[in-house]
Amino acid sequence: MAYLEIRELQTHFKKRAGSIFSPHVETIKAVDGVSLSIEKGEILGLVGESGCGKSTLSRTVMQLLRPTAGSIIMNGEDLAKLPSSEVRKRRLDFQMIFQDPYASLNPRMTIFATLAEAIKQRHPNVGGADLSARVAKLMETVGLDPRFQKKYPHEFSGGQRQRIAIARALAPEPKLVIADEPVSALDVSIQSQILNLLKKLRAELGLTMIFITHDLGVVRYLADRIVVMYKGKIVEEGEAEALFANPQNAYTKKLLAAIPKLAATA
Ligand SMILES: Nc1ncnc2c1ncn2[C@@H]1O[C@H](COP(=O)(O)OP(=O)(O)OP(=O)(O)O)[C@@H](O)[C@H]1O
Repeated sequence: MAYLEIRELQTHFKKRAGSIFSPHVETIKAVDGVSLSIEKGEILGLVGESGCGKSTLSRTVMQLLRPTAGSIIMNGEDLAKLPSSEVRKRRLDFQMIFQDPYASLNPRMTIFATLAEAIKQRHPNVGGADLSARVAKLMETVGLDPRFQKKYPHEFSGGQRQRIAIARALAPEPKLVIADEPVSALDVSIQSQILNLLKKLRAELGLTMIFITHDLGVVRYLADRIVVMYKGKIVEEGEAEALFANPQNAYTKKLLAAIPKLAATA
């Protein structure tokens, strides 16, 4: 069985619609029957236009939203069937890296405090020299000098801040990391450094990741497999190179054609 297996997942929202004279409730099928699997150490690219359901799918996998139907199976256990009290505990297994590292870091906390807090979520009793050593190790893992641990987020560049956000995501030892447009707010020259860091983490730590992006160039560089979402459903799935070379679905073709630079090289 795959490391993580999602079967026929549905996450629907109810929304009030119509006028005050004829109100009715509309169902928004943000995720509408998605099945996919991820192997340990795999980077899965999730692409699709705004509103296709990428965030809803990731929030459901992360246990932040409860699915309307379907299964999320990890280690043989269906997370969708767990009682709410258990769901809270499992959230630690899923960590996110966001687009804007500055907004996602607490400006009043030093890097040490930020990382120590995240480590303690998993290991509440760790302190003293052990905690310091763990913080230093995490900083080294993401390419930051541990001597900077008493500094605050605003004292770092955008790329360095994203490294801190990545270290914080790794600190609770997650089983899966979901990266939502993690390089789109960075300068192009910095983007490749962060993408290379994510590749390195996958190679060294066996990190398993869902990488959400609008940028097909980025996903082609990083992902092993790509899933294309459209209106809540997966319309195409395949090995990254094969999908770029020979897209099958009309929507995927349109998506690739919308990027002239890539279409020319694909
Ligand atoms: N809490 C909610 N209540 C009602 N509708 C929602 C909610 N969250 C998302 N939706 C709707 O579900 C659909 C999918 O939204 P979602 O944010 O998952 O898409 P997305 O692909 O992540 O878009 P983007 O790339 O812009 O973040 C959209 O129609 C959106 O309006």
